[in-house]
Amino acid sequence: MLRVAVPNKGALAQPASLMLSEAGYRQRNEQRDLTVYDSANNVEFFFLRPKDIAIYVGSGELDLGITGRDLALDSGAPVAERLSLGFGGSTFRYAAPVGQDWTVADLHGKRLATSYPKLVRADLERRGIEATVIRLDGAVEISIQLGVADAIADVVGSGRTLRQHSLAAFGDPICTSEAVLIEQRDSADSPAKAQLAARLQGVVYAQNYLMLDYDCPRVLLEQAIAITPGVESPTVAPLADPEWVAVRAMVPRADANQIMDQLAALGAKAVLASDIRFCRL
Ligand SMILES: Nc1ncnc2c1ncn2[C@@H]1O[C@H](COP(=O)(O)OP(=O)(O)OP(=O)(O)O)[C@@H](O)[C@H]1O
Ligand SMILES: O=P(O)(O)OC[C@H]1O[C@H](OP(=O)(O)OP(=O)(O)O)[C@H](O)[C@@H]1O
Ligand SMILES: [Mg+2]
Repeated sequence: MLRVAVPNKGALAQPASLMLSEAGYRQRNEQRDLTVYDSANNVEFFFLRPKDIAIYVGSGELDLGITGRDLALDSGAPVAERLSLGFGGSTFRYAAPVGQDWTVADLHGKRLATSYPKLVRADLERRGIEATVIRLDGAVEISIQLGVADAIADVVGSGRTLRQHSLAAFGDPICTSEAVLIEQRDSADSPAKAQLAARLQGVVYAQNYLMLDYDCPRVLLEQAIAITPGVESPTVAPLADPEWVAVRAMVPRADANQIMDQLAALGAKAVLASDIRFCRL
């Protein structure tokens, strides 16, 4: 049986469960359930604090886990990323009160509050900066106002929390994070692990790609294929009119409108984009 850790609360919990449901796995009905056994797929899911997931996976007790890259790094646990999942995107940054215009070097000798002390200490060490790291559990943005720190290092999503507390980020991001599927570092692969990873990869592709269908004059086919090369190669099917063909290819969702403009300008007709629900590439 495969044992998989899923965040039980916070920013990653709902999208992680949704992605697993899309991939065909049973998820919990009750917020308070800590485990769910999916008998059809022989997988047991453990709903754990996002911060703890890398520790369970790193110890080898659980085979796979979904967590944030920043949390996995901060845990110091021996885990490796198997797959980027494309949600829960954030940066991890230093911040100080607006108007102080700090650089990272100014942190020397200062008090720095964070809930990610290992990640921060490693970054300071890399830069040769000595600062006092104060570990807080959350709501780190308030710590300067309350007098326990001079600056912070924290997760920035929309940036709203920093603005609300009159803080400004400075320096390059310490880490660019998103939700990732992790496994124990150097652990052996298994068909069960590979299958769950492949299913999640299918959902990620389905979210990142669209299916494009269009009619194209046969003489323009080569140019059209250059615009929509597809993943392997596009499907080209004959139409009743021998001068025309139908083309079908996957395109990155982010580029879809630009590609449709290019096809229309080339002379393609009836360019249709449709969502992909699941896929295996
Ligand atoms: N506002 C946000 N936008 C995007 N991702 C976020 C945001 N806040 C947190 N994350 C990501 O979610 C993960 C942390 O989850 P979260 O903060 O919800 O859990 P937690 O801090 O362990 O729980 P809690 O905050 O309740 O103590 C990190 O990987 C982080 O990058
Ligand atoms: O840039 P924003 O979109 O405003 O998001 C960033 C905030 O979200 C997280 O807090 P969370 O809700 O996890 O609370 P916490 O501080 O208690 O962990 C993070 O620690 C920031 O405080
Ligand atoms: Mg948090």
